[in-house]
Amino acid sequence: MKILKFGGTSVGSVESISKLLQIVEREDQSTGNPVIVLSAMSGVTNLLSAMADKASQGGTFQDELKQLEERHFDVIKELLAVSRQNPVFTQLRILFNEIEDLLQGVSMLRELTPRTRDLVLSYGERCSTFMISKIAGQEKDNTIFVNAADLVKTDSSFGQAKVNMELTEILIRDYYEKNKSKMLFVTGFIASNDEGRITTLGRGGSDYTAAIFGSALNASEIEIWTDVNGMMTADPRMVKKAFSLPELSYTEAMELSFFGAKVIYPPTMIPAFMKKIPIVIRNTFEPDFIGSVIKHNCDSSDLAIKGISSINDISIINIEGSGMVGKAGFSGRLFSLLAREQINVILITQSSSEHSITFAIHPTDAAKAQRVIEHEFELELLAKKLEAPIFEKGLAVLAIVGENMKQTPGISGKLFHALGRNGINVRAIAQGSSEYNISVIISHDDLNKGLNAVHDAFFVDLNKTLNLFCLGTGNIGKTLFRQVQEHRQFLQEHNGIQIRVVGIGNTRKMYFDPDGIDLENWETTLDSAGQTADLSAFVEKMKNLNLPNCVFADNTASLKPIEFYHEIFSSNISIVTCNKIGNSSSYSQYKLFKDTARTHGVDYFYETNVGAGLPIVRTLKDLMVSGDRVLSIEAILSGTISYIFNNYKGDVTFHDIVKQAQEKGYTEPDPRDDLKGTDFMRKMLILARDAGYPLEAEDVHIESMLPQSCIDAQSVDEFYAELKKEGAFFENLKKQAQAERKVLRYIAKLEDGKATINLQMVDDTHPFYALSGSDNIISFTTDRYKERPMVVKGPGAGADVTAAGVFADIVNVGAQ
Ligand SMILES: NC(=O)C1=CN([C@@H]2O[C@H](COP(=O)(O)OP(=O)(O)OC[C@H]3O[C@@H](n4cnc5c(N)ncnc54)[C@H](O)[C@@H]3O)[C@@H](O)[C@H]2O)C=CC1
Ligand SMILES: N[C@@H](CC=O)C(=O)O
Repeated sequence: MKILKFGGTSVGSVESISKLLQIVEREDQSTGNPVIVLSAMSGVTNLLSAMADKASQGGTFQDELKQLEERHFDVIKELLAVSRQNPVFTQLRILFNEIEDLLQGVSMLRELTPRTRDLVLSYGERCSTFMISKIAGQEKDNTIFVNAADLVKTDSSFGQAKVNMELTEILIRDYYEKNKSKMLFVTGFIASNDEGRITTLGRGGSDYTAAIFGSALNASEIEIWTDVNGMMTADPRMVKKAFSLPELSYTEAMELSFFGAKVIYPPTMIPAFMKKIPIVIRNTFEPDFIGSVIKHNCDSSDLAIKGISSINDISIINIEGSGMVGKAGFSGRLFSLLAREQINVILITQSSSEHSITFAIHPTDAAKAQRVIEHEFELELLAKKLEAPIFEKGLAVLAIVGENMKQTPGISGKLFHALGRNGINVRAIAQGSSEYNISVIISHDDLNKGLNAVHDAFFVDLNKTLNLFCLGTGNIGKTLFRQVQEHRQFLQEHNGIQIRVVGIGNTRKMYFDPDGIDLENWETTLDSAGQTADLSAFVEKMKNLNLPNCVFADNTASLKPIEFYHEIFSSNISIVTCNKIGNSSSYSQYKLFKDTARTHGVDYFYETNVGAGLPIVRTLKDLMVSGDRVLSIEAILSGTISYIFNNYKGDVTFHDIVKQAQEKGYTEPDPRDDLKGTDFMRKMLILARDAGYPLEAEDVHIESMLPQSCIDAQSVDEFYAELKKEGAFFENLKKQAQAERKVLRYIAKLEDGKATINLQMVDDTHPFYALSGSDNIISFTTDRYKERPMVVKGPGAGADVTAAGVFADIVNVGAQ
């Protein structure tokens, strides 16, 4: 036999009661005659409590009472045959009249004792259960309404009465024996003391009633029907990827419930736990979903943790001082004091030096706690044996829970890595030696981010979400969006990474959506819904959203975003950039970026700064970290110039070939940056710095191949006009090379800490002779690659290869 308990939402409306009746019927057909325990209709207990409070202050409550009556009557009118309605209306009216009389009394006396409050609240369950038993009774003739107050016996601690299990179990068993053929509809939450006065079982009381009946009747299972799909890995309102756990142990369920998961109230599990009766959490609104089984042994799960729970508003108190060291009984005194004052302590942590104790309490208790502690330890405070207690508010507890954590190394490392990488400061830590739970105290503002980051870190079968903010929607930016969109599914399936573009900006507009911008329509969205661009507001928004696993991608060619890099790293956001300006300005700035990223545990990836998508920066990094030493670098690193010289043949003019390079997306926004050698210089500077040479821009000797008139042009259009005029200059260069059976190459060399870039004519014996398209080539001579240098060669410019390089850098952030 099973106990089926339905919570407030499951009895809260015509629709949910209809579902409840179907569930009961299905159970009756399959395993036979369940015992049904019901809560009050959703919101009714709170409303009754508020009405009682109002009455005790002389306020009116009649409107609310009327509402309450109508809510019940509406259900009856909908679900009960007309011929059966009158007796039920009559009985309910009697109950509502009793409530009214009671509240009148409270109002007259201006007094609301805990005993009276319990009596008032009891009507919620009595009305709902009576009504539903009658509705169910029209289909079957064996339903019976049971007022649990007649069977569940407690002490007189009104509001949270303590059950006399022995007597209660005898009474329940006796009653059940006498009514075995009946289907029992039992009021949850309410009980009575030995004088027969109504008491209540406190928060989660109806679950408790179900467990008490389950235990007394040795039920095969206790089903808790609610409005969620069982116990979830985290609060689904905060963690969208939270999922239901198929099974968990009593301990895990208790730990998860204690820290926030309101699905079941921990003490209610004790009777079930004692008799090893499984508790199944199921969803009335999705009755076919299997839900979560809470049971004794659940060894089958290989999840390292079962869930992450949280309490989102707590205060902590830190007490420290030499007076505590080696002083037996100090904590006893402190915590007995708090217990006496009814201050609930959520979590305690003490340093092994015994010099300090930190504990967490509800913020509403903070002022009282301060007062009583200062009073109790007045002498120690005066003698400076204790420092004045320090109170902090605006904090939250985040706890990971799971029995598999036990003796599994690396769990706390993973937790702290996920928090640290996202810049979440841990204020205090607590772990019991049982190893079922590791709790950390963090800022309340970081809770959402922390929950999502930790959830991503532990539930690796789910895709890790990277929240991407993209600046620049030109050639590279828009190609990146297309690639991300095209490869979204592949990335999820093969790399377990979900890239969510949450912010897009350019020089005109910016737009944010923390749920992810639809990349099919990003352009329309940005144009129609975007705000006017403002870079500092962009960065501020990025920080304020406080999302986990954030990446900022700079796909501009502008100096302005660089000014924010330091602030972005300091906000624990990784940066991926194809913009070379940041790394090629002063050496001190280059170093600052690297150091800041390292200090904050975030990534700074800029593979596309050199050779677009070619693996040059990463290759050099691997050489350096493995202890190699770069002796020299020889390279062609301008895709634009490479393309020009590889295609400047026949009748085509130099002007036209530059235009072609621009149309193909090889040039910088201003092609002079390529032709003057500035872009190439930036790349060499970055490589030299990565190779350990702290060069500045002026240390790179560049031989420009542009006539001065082109350099001096006021705009890109004017530059092209000048380039046309200078056609003969380039034609001569070409002819001279052809005459010598050579090709033109713009080559850089880094040697002995000096870098030069110049135009050369090379014959077919030179390794850089045979290039095509926008090829880049780089040859590293190092301690290990001395006889034959290491060479990387391939297309070194273009939107596709560059965006792919940016894409790979972003995915690499996700791989951490
Ligand atoms: N084209 C290529 O083959 C390669 C390009 N790169 C780099 O990629 C970057 C982007 O190049 P393209 O996409 O071709 O440039 P683009 O001119 O087509 O696009 C630049 C984008 O940045 C935006 N932008 C510029 N300044 C901004 C600011 N202050 N705030 C917000 N947005 C701003 C513009 O509105 C535009 O959307 C450049 O730094 C370039 O050096 C790197 C490797 C290869
Ligand atoms: N304009 C650049 C593009 C890559 O950085 C080039 O031509 O190499």
